Amino acid sequence: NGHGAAPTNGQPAPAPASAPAAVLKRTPKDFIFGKVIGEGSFSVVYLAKDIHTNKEYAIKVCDKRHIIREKKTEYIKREKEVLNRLGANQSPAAPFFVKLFCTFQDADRLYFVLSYAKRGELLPYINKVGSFDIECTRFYAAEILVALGHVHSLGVIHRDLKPENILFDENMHILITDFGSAKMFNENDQQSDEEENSMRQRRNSFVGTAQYVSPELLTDKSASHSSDLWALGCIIYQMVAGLPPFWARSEYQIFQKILKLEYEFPDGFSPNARDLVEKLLVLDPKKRIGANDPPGEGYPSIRAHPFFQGIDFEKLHETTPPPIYPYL
Ligand SMILES: C[C@@H](Nc1nc2c(c3cc(-c4cn[nH]c4)ccc13)C(=O)N=C/C2=C\CC1CC1)C(C)(C)C
Repeated sequence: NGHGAAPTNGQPAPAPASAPAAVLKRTPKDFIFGKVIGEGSFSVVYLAKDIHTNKEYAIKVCDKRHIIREKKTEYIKREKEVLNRLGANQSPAAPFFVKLFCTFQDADRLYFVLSYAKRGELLPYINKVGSFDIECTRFYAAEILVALGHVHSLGVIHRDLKPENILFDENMHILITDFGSAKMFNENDQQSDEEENSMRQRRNSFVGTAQYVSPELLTDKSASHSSDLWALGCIIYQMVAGLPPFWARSEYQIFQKILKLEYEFPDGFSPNARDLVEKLLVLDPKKRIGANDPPGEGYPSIRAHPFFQGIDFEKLHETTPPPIYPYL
């Protein structure tokens, strides 16, 4: 009736045509939950299907009591804030991240509805083919570099980049994920001390794989964007050689090798790739290639390296990725 008078049938008045359709908060009942696709430190990530659209999503489910008991509320809020920042502006790098579509909760749990990386992790592809040819290595190193440039321009460091959290979408473009260990700069709210300490303990008793951790993170100096450049160096090495540069039977021995920069290149390692890896795997974070590039420009000095000759960094997402040899 448009004049605000309450309609007689007790139903709420229909919104006037001009009002945007109200976005209804979802509930778990809107999804069919499938297999577990991953376990974070305080969460389980499920494959799920939206019953209205039949679209597949990854849904990260966190138990509220567990988070509160472990004093991880700030940690969960930070990851959500990072995911929101990444999904916000439509920069050419924005597609290279898992998107956060919506969140909702019920009495016991928090739910994060995220992109589903249909083709899974980078790691199994490297293991299956043994090592990538130089064209594949160049293409995926370039996508990771563009993604890192975007993350760092938002004042965020990933801090735990590794082939397990570099995923592929259905077109084999990368989707970087797991910003649980990320650090945000211009964080005005200082997280509580026990929170910071528990993060520090967690970080120090490094969980997960140690192979990609930067030397400065081990000597517990403050990590910087350059720590992600160190991880990029390790990942490029691994795509070419098939194994990470620093490997030993125990985490402690891996840490020792990292701190002594004890690694070598197998025969046949492409010279251009070797030169770039040597310029990234530098103990002093300030001396790594790209470390002093002005923020927000996507690391021009790394883009200019001969290894990336022929790559058009602005068009990567429109480019068809080179085939990774099918699993024979
Ligand atoms: C590293 C991460 N692993 C994963 N996180 C996500 C996946 C994902 C998918 C596969 C996969 C797909 N097909 N086959 C395997 C394997 C691992 C995945 C996904 O599709 N969408 C969002 C994700 C994460 C969202 C982010 C807020 C946590 C951990 C272990 C932390 C869950």
